[in-house]
Amino acid sequence: MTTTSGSTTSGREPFGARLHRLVAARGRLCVGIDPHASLLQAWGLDDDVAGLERFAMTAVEALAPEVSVIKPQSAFYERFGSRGVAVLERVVAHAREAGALVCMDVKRGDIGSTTQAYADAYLDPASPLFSDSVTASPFLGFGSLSPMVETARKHGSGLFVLALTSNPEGREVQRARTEDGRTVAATILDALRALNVDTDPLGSFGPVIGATVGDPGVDVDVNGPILVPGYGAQGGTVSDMRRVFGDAARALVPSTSRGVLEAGPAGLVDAARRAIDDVAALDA
Ligand SMILES: O=C(O)c1cc(=O)[nH]c(=O)n1[C@@H]1O[C@H](COP(=O)(O)O)[C@@H](O)[C@H]1O
Repeated sequence: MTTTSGSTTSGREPFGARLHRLVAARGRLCVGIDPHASLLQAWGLDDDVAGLERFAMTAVEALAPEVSVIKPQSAFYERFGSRGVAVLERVVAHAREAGALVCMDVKRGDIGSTTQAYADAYLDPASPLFSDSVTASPFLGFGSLSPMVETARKHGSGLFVLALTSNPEGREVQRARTEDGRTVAATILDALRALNVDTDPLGSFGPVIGATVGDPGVDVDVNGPILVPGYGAQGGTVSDMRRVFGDAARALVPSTSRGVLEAGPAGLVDAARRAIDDVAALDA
């Protein structure tokens, strides 16, 4: 159990508390390490495992000492099979050694018994892919994520649950009304708020809400961190985030992948520092 005093059954400090402290020291930026084939090409690398490894390790070595959260998107590694996943393991380990928190972007969710296996894969310290947090999909029902919630509570990890995603196609599902009249997104936010109740300074269970979603139409403050993709390459700006999130801006973790990676290997650190300064305006 996570308690207000900040302990978990494993003794590890809860994710929300660790994130809160790191954001105070490093700023609130998350950078995604997403080795797109087009980026490998732009960096002068081959679209093979050697290129992937060079790209991912260069990025994590440059960025993990700078930013609060590193978010590798698993699919870009999985497309190279087991050797790609081995690179992902090294990215995760290196990022954590350099003091960043890792959000493994896998958007997983399944029936409860399988969700437990996903929790074991990403949220249990015994796993080679152990990450500080993971992205989860609640569209098999929020309750189907319970094994992830319980495993995260046990090991001091966090969850970012899809609520209002940055892609336009998300609306048809996420803004649909449930039987009790709430939108699907509102039910997800309410469930997250309940998980973070009485947690101080910040809970470990947060939504994913894109910078590009416009008026969210619901209270987005769940007393937990809000992962905000869509900043940067998808067009989302700090002004958009102010409009979408209002007073909840203090909880944001804006995330960009291509917006930093497109700077190329020599420009990564400067690009990340510019983005850190840019999103610091959310605290003003
Ligand atoms: O969960 C995510 O990270 C995510 C949710 C969402 O709503 N939209 C979204 O773009 N993402 C991820 O965030 C990253 C965005 O990358 P860029 O558009 O290059 O900044 C990708 O890894 C996406 O898979």
